[in-house]
Amino acid sequence: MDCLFCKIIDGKIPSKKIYEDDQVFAFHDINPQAPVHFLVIPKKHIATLNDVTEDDRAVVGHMVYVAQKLANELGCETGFRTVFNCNEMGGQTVYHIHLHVLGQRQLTWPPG
Ligand SMILES: CCNS(=O)(=O)OC[C@H]1O[C@@H](n2cnc3c(N)ncnc32)[C@H](O)[C@@H]1O
Repeated sequence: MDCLFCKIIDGKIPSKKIYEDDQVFAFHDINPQAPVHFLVIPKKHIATLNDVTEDDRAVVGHMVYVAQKLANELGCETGFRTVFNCNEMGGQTVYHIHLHVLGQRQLTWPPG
């Protein structure tokens, strides 16, 4: 599979891993947009949020749960943002779904 994030999961490309279990993998973003900025990805290759099926509901829920746990462990107890970007207009550039978690700076609304 010629997927950057699948290669990260397989260790073919290095990453700053934060957490891994049988379903998900979490690592620091290479271009952080906040003092804390990491990604939670499923081990299953799912290209975009539009490709999530009924069968994927549990792993997507697990991604959100793990994101929350890690955000609080990494010092974002006062608040953090979670973002899925979907497709071109959503700003997605890596086509393996991932939940962004950003924290430790005051985030504003609306996002850009
Ligand atoms: C523009 C948002 N596009 S995105 O929503 O698709 O997010 C992709 C994210 O992956 C990150 N990224 C790309 N390559 C790596 C890598 N090798 N290790 C860690 N993070 C990476 C980018 O910095 C970006 O925040």
